[in-house]
Formats: sequence, C-alpha cells, structure tokens
Amino acid sequence: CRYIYMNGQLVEKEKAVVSVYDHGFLYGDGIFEGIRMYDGNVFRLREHLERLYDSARSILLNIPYTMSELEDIIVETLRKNKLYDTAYIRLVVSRGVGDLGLDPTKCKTPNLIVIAEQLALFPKELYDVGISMVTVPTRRNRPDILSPKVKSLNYLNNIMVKAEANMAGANEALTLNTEGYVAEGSGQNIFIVKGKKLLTPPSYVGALEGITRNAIIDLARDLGYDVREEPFTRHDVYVADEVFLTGTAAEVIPVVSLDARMIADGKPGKETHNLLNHFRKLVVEDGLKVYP
Ligand SMILES: Cc1ncc(COP(=O)(O)O)c(CNc2cccc(C(=O)O)c2)c1O
Repeated sequence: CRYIYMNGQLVEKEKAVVSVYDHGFLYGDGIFEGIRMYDGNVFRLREHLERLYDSARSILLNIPYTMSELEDIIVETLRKNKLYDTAYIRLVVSRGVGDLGLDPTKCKTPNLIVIAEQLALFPKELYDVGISMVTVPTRRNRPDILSPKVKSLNYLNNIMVKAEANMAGANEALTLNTEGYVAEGSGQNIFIVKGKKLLTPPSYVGALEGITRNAIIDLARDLGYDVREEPFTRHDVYVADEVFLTGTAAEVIPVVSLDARMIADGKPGKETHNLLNHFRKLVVEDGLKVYP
C-alpha cells in the first residue's frame, strides 16, 4: 500500500483526495518541487526547499511549516512507504480551499501534500543514443508575465511545449524566450559544449533555476571546465560540439539533434558522459540521509 502525506496525516493513496474548491485544482494556484532520493540520500533537499520557499514568497503564499518540519515530513513519508534506494518525491503546496472566486485571500489554509514513489527511470537507451529536440512555437513564459523561476502548478506552458514536441515527433522541446534566445526544455535546463567552454542560459533569459543545472555548474567548474552562464541562440546549438539537458528526473541526457540538424557526429558527447558519471557519484553524497 502507498501512503500520501496530507496536512499532518499519512493517508492511504485511495483516501488522498483534495477538495474541488482547492485553488490548486481550480486555478493552478500553488507551487511544487520534484526531488529525488539515491541510495537513501535525498539529493540537495535543502536547495529544493529553499527554492520552494522562494516560489511561495513570490506568489504571496505562506507555507505554515519550517524547513526542518518539511525535512522531517519527507523523511517520514519515505520511511512509511519503505522506499530505500531510489525514489521520486513530489511536494505540493496549494493555496488551499476557497470559494469559486480567484481571490487568494479567501483561502485560509494552504494544503501540503507529499507523494513519494519508486522512481520511474527514463529509458536507458535515451542516454546511450541521445534524444532529438525541436524548437517549438510556444515561447517560455516571460518573467514579467509569470516568472519562469517560480515552480508553480501553472504548468500549461510546459505541457503545451511538450505537446508540440510530441506532434513534431521529437523527444523533447526547445523553448525560446520572447527575444529568441534559448530558454530551456519542457521541464529541463539546457547546456552546450563548444570547444573548451560549457554554456548554459543565465536564469534572466527565462528558465527555472534547476537544482541539477546548478549542481552540474559546480561539478564542471570543480573539474576545470570553463563554465559560462551566457545567452545563446538556436544557431549556437546547431554548431555545438555537444548538447545535453539536466533535470531531477532526467539527470543528464545527451541531445543529438535539434530541428533536423545533427549535433556534431550525432552521438552523445564524451564531456556529457564524463559529467554524468561524476554526477552519479555526487547524488549519493550531497543531501539528507533518510536512514542514518
Ligand atoms: C521548467 C523546468 N525547467 C527545469 C527543470 C529542472 O529543474 P531541476 O534540476 O531542479 O529538476 C524543471 C524540473 N523538472 C521537472 C518538473 C516536473 C516534471 C518533470 C518531468 O520531466 O516529468 C520535470 C522544470 O520544471
């Protein structure tokens, strides 16, 4: 049986229901985090929770739990579900129950939900052969409209982007910002390797500041790579030596084509492979131990 944490209780999955008056359901009014446990280590949990609190502050949502209370809740939920080596944790905080109006002040109590599941891994061959990408017409939402740095429940932009990649028969979507600079994937950050440089869009271009992105930046710098957060265009991706995406679920995935242009020799790059190997070592160390 699987247990879901809801507002102080661990309830059986079938009983884990939210009110139809919850503004997370009615309007996508809420925030979330996707977190991963490796060998009992919840990778960079603190960084994820810091981002959660930033998202909350940004949308005027007060999370009625301290960071250490959230850590304890996540540990309790993982243990209750007897999850040991790998797990995916979905943490959701909605505005809570209100009336049918938009006014967030009508919602008195935010809802906290923690789902912990055995992780569904990306198919292994995607890492071996790499993925195809297509630039989609739907742009990443502008920071002055709905900040892409807020990991909110408003994921329709991401879903439409993913749908456009599906329609084009590509594995993933590349989004541009309104100026035409590369932003990120549907739910992953992007990196390109060019000569000795490793580039990723700075977050002001309009992307979520990914935990995996930041870990790869730190890791690559420690390994001596010349890492730069600089804007780049589709052309720069077409002529890159290597391209890869990063994300909690995806980890580090090689990209071998964009818009029918093969990236270099069309095979996953060796720097990509090198970074993924080092990342796999980092994720079991850096974080919170569930079974000390
Ligand atoms: C828009 C966006 N950009 C980048 C990332 C990567 O960030 P992290 O390195 O912190 O995970 C995300 C988060 N990635 C995310 C969120 C929800 C679902 C899925 C999925 O692939 O099913 C992926 C995201 O939603």
